[in-house]
Amino acid sequence: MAGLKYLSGFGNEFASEDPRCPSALPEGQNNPQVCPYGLYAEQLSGSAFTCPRPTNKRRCQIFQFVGHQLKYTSQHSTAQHYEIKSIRNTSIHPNIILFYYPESSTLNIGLHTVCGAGDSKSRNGICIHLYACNTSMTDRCFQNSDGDFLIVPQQGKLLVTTEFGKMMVEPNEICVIQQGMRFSVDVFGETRGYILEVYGAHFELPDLGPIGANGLANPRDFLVPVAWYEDRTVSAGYTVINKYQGKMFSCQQDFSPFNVVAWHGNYTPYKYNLENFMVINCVAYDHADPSIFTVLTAKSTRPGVAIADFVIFPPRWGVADHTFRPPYYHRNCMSEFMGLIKGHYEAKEEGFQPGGASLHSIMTPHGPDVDCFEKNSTATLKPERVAEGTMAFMFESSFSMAVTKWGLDTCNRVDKEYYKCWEPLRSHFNPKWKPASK
Ligand SMILES: O=C(O)Cc1cc(O)ccc1O
Repeated sequence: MAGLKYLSGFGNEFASEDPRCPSALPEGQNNPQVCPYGLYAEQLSGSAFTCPRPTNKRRCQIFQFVGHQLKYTSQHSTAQHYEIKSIRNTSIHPNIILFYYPESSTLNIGLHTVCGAGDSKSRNGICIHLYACNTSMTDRCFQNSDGDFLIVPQQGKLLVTTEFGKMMVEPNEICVIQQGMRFSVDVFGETRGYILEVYGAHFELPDLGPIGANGLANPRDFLVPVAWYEDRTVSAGYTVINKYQGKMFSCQQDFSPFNVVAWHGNYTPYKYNLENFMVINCVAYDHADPSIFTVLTAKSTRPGVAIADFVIFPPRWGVADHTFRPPYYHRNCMSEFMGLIKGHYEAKEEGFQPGGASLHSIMTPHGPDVDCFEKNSTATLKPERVAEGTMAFMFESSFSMAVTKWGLDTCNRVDKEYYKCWEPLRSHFNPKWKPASK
């Protein structure tokens, strides 16, 4: 079309403003507390935060309003019903969902798969499960042949007996039981939590790059059980449950499998107390990407792209000057599954309860609710404690996840109105805005 202007170049760092709004790009900053012309800032992440620079395509755009077109309905009746091989009855849905745990009182051991992608057969993928139980596993153990379990207790402690020894894991701690390790769990009342399962990779500490040798989750804070055995005959039968290609199998033996007297090697279960996380964050201006809070990562074969990251939002100081400090508005090339162990998540003080979860699917816009936006756009910026008494976390995955029938319907805990928390966001666009004279 004649008269249209262009920026030329391939893959450059470009910047552009509509000539009707000069200086619409905030000077030297991505997340100002208030954007020029009353605009909203949204980050569109086109690559994983942690990709090496040559493949890291991040773009920060300024919008007149946040495009939360959230109530997607399927447009094609012929749309294929996607099925993850290891999870039956899944459906595709780009909507954000927010849901709460099932009541656990009547469940013995309840492991419910919520979402996932990929499959255990080709050794590439993830699954996210919720558990709710009130009864210990007596004369029964579990072995996951498919992948590693990262377990995040939210209520009630778990006494995890493994072939390597015992671990007590309380809320605000996590444990990892790696592929093939037999374990049994004792609980002490109502107990629930989240599980991230990864196929084909084990969890690692993230690379520290310029952070240096220390920081984030320090290796010495990971605790591995010590050898412990029981010499116990179980004539009534001890059941070993084996999850293999997403299905449960069981076999009987007449002795406890926890008969390992000594072991050595570097393939073990372990636990970690989230309180030990050495938090690094912005001390000048802007909002650092949440990858700065990565505790563990299961790497894919693409550099910097995780099958899944385990990220936490721990108590810390917020000190950034002239900055909109809460999480920015975001469309991400990764899936974001969030959970809350305790407290209140800063971007959503209401509605997101401990034990709840949200799934922000790939490229579905999300961000602070209207209260959070208004409050933090006008707040006097002093150093302040953020997330005191709170521990939210995120399973961030490069996989585009499908939600199970249980997650979408059966659990009956989905908040179908969740998208409405952004409805009151109003345009504050003021075309007459002028930069403050210096
Ligand atoms: O709150 C969220 O959904 C997660 C999140 C946190 C953050 O600090 C920046 C972006 C983002 O999506």
